[in-house]
Amino acid sequence: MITDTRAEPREPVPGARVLIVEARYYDGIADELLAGARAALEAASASWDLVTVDGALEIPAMIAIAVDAARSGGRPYDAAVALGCVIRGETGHYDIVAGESARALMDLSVAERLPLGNGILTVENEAQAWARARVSEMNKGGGAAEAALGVLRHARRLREGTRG
Ligand SMILES: Nc1c(NC[C@H](O)[C@H](O)[C@H](O)CO)[nH]c(=O)[nH]c1=O
Ligand SMILES: CC(=O)[C@@H](O)COP(=O)(O)O
Repeated sequence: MITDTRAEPREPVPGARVLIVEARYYDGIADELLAGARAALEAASASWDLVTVDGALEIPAMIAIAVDAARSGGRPYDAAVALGCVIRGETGHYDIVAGESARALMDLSVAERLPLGNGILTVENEAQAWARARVSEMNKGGGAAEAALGVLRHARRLREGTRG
């Protein structure tokens, strides 16, 4: 059996509740990433909540805390999207921020069985960031949202015991 979640039609994901956690370290980049993610989620009829944190390193814990609180409150999130931008500076801090945020998101997604799109840019300079953030160009924000929705669509089918 072969399933490609990308190949599934971009059908709506009715009733999906998605958590967006963004790091506004670079405001302009964050605006573009968020615009892309919102457009993708709204095109799929998914509702979303937004939490803003200082930097990429805060995103994984914020997702974990918010997902747990929503589950305890009886309104669980179906998926999450992480948005941010990490630009290399003069020191090795880039490797920590980029690597640790990515690793924590991967661990969280697997441990929680949570469809999670990673839209944290890790780039060498602002020009690379803008090229990847702009909705009109690579639109990594929208891509991260669509990746999470693709996994969610398939997860729903598996849970419902049906193969789409
Ligand atoms: N340099 C960047 C950071 N650094 C801040 C960290 O993410 C974190 O907020 C701080 O270490 C306090 O825990 N964050 C980014 O998102 N992007 C960067 O380029
Ligand atoms: C990714 C970072 O932490 C980086 O922007 C910090 O810059 P620097 O390495 O020059 O302190």
